[in-house]
Amino acid sequence: MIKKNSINPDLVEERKKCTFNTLELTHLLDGGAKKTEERKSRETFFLEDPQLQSKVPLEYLSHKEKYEEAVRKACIIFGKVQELQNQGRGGMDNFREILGGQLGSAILKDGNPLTLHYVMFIPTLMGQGTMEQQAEWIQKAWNCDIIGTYAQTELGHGTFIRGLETTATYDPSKEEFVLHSPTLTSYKWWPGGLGHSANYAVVLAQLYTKGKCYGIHPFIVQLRDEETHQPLPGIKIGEIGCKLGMNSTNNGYLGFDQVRIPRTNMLMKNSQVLSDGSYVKSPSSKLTYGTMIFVRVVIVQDAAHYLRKAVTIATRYSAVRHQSQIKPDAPEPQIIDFVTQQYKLFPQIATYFAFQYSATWLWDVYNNVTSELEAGQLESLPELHAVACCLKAVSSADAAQGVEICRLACGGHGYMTSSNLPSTYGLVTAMCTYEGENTVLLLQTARFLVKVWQNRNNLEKFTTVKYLGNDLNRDRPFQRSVEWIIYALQQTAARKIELANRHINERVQKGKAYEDAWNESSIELVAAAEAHCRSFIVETFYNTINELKVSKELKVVLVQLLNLYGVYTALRLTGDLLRFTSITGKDIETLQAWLEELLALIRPNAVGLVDSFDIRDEVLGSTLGAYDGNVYERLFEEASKSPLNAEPVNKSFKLYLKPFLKANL
Ligand SMILES: CCCCCCCCCCCCCCCCCCCCCC(=O)SCCNC(=O)CCNC(=O)[C@H](O)C(C)(C)COP(=O)(O)OP(=O)(O)OC[C@H]1O[C@@H](n2cnc3c(N)ncnc32)[C@H](O)[C@@H]1OP(=O)(O)O
Ligand SMILES: Cc1cc2nc3c(=O)[nH]c(=O)nc-3n(C[C@H](O)[C@H](O)[C@H](O)COP(=O)(O)OP(=O)(O)OC[C@H]3O[C@@H](n4cnc5c(N)ncnc54)[C@H](O)[C@@H]3O)c2cc1C
Repeated sequence: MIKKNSINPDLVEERKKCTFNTLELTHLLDGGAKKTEERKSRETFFLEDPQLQSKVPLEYLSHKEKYEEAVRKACIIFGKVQELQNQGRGGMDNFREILGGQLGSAILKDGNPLTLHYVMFIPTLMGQGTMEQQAEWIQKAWNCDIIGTYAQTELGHGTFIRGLETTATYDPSKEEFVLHSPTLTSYKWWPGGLGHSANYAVVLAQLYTKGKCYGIHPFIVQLRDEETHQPLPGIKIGEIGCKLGMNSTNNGYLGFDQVRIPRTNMLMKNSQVLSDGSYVKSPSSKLTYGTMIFVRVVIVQDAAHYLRKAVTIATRYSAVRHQSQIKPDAPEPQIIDFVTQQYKLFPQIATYFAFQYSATWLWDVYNNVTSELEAGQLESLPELHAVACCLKAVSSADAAQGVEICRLACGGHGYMTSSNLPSTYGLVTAMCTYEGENTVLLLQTARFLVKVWQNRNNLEKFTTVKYLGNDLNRDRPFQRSVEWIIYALQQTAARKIELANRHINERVQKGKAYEDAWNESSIELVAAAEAHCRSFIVETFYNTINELKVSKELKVVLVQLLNLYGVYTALRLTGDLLRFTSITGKDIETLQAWLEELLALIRPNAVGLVDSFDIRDEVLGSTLGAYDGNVYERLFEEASKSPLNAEPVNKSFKLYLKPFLKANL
């Protein structure tokens, strides 16, 4: 039914309007023409493999069938990743794409049961294992002789990991640890792939040796027989059931009944238990939390990718869809011509760029700090932790909100699963909770900020908080510029940190314990961390654009996006700006007018911008967002796949409707 090679005429016109070379932007975002070529060849390699096609849309499968189909595909894709490695076409990009919101979410629309093996199990072996342990386990894991997961969260505790209840008690007579789940709430609950996919796990448990508890430590535990996959004795394991989204990820539960593992299965790079049971302390107890930092770092990139997918769908759809009238008797406009629609879409495009640049910055810093940690230098860890926490929180929250805005921007059709916006939302909103619930993470950033604030004469060693050394009373008169917005956001963040700190101190002076004073001030603390993060994101966007060497035409558009992101952020914080800077109501009108000008400037390039993301139709997986814009044909074609349409009369008519109709006669 879909007219092959016919492009919707509105999209043809939109593409003619574009003022810059979309290919130049594609290359820039991929990291160069060669990287674009590699990506495209990777996409062809995976997406054109007939084994990876699904006969029936995922939504029509049962829970069990969804899982089975996901395992089938996961095995094929990781087999193909290994093939790429063997051909010398390996590397991080393969994993990024296949596990994240691009290629991966095209093949496995509702999550991958083997993700945790790559994203947390192997990284934990690498980050927490000794050289000998790495030699023993990594190859096995890498070759998929074993499949692992990361089992930390329990029924009773996810956030407060010091409160985990699973115990690992050392028995020197046998040189073994005994793993045990003493309560119902100590059952592991949530780990991806744990239900029926993994046969091993890194288990986080309270370490007891010589009668003393030393806090949580990581242990490699075999869960299932390597041959039969039957759960091993003492292992109680299963899947936790249906969720808002991610229904193919096989999240599981796990309980231990006095399960024994060798002493050498404790990951001992940082702390150790010697054979006689003596405990050797880690240089920092927080090194056990290293894998979580890694995942928070990669989530920022992933949030950006999901957002750009959603905004590609909504922008193309908005160019194709006609509705209502702006002037009487005029033809129905493309809905993208409604300024309120532009206000929904274009800030999301700009937000994608903002997150992309922060994600790149964070990834580089993460790698540098990891090398320093390897060399025993721990100095930069607190700042990395603080910035990773707030970027993970803000990017996931804004991406989830942005995807929902895109869904609403598509009206009724956005509510169809075939738009792919509902399931994209399901995947992104999960990010707000996993790997550290967002409020909790913002409070971690706030903890760092308050400490820095209290010692702000000593800021040389930091990168992200230098602005806290500025005079709080400095005033920079309003200007319509991103430089002013950065100043205003930093001023806001600094004043919020100062206020939260002051209110904690006042509460302490009134006799409260510091921790209670902290809790009572925590609304302000979260707001301070968020403001700090937003100023960082705008500044990083600004610094990146200033350094880019691109054509004049492209630069103009990127600067418009930077300005839009800046002014959009500022206007969302109008109350704060009025409170903490000398901005006036008149200046806010100026910002509002600037926002509206920017929307108009970006309008002709909107479709060109999302085209530059160069997301294949299979990756968008959407009736509304395909390159050719044949929206209505696709909606019909997808409706025809509903199993209910396979027969003209459903049996429920005879069974229920007919007797019911008769009964009502
Ligand atoms: C193979 C090749 C590679 C391939 C790679 C491919 C990559 C490409 C992939 C691309 C696609 C991506 C796909 C993603 C899919 C992901 C699916 C993921 C599924 C989700 C998994 C999960 O969901 S898994 C569970 C996560 N579960 C949490 O996330 C718990 C949060 N809860 C806490 O994290 C702690 O509970 C909490 C609150 C800090 C308090 O911890 P606590 O009570 O011990 O600490 P306190 O608050 O007392 O703080 C005491 C002091 O520790 C400091 N500190 C705290 N943490 C620190 C830290 N991490 N590092 C340093 N320092 C730290 C703090 O700043 C204080 O410092 P100070 O004293 O100096 O102020
Ligand atoms: C899709 C998904 C996949 C997951 N995968 C894994 C996995 O593979 N492995 C794994 O180990 N775990 C996994 N998890 C678990 C996840 O890491 C936890 O759910 C998460 O860390 C939040 O913990 P919680 O559920 O205990 O929430 P809670 O901490 O109970 O949060 C509930 C509320 O309490 C608030 N709260 C809690 N503590 C504080 C505090 N100190 N200050 C202020 N407010 C607070 C929170 O802000 C939140 O509003 C997964 C979760 C999901 C949703």
